[in-house]
Amino acid sequence: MKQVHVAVGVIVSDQAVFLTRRHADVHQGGKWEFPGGKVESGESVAQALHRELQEEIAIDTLAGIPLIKIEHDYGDKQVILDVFIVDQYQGEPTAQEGQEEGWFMLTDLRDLDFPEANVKIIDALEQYYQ
Ligand SMILES: Nc1nc2c([nH]c(=O)n2[C@@H]2O[C@H](COP(=O)(O)OP(=O)(O)OP(=O)(O)O)[C@@H](O)[C@H]2O)c(=O)[nH]1
Ligand SMILES: [Mg+2]
Repeated sequence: MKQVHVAVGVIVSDQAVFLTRRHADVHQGGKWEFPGGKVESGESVAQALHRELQEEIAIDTLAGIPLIKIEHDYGDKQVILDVFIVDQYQGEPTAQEGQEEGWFMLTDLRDLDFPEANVKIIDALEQYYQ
């Protein structure tokens, strides 16, 4: 079974979170996601977070606050999501790969269609900001 280590950024500004929607033809396609991607070999998680957020949404991450680490088995794929809150960054988040994008209030995240593993991210966010 393939297991992938993923760096995930929760981009927060004024109680709102920036999300992108996964392209229809990829794993967990069509669902909303926190931007991020696979940690490459020889790279730290922090480096992966910085690189992925540059590539996917064109921001420069100034700091990442560790929020939660989640192991999840989708059946066809096992993921380890290393999730960071990113509330200090330069630039304006903009989807670079043609994905749908948007800002959502923290309190509205529960209603969105996310990959299953993300339920725990949303729980952790509620705790962090309560
Ligand atoms: N980025 C991201 N990935 C997530 C989230 N939740 C979740 O289960 N995943 C899973 O974690 C994996 C992340 O891979 P990815 O597709 O973003 O990786 P990547 O950017 O390096 O993609 P690439 O292989 O096209 O370069 C996918 O299997 C995806 O389904 C999330 O909120 N954000
Ligand atoms: Mg990605």
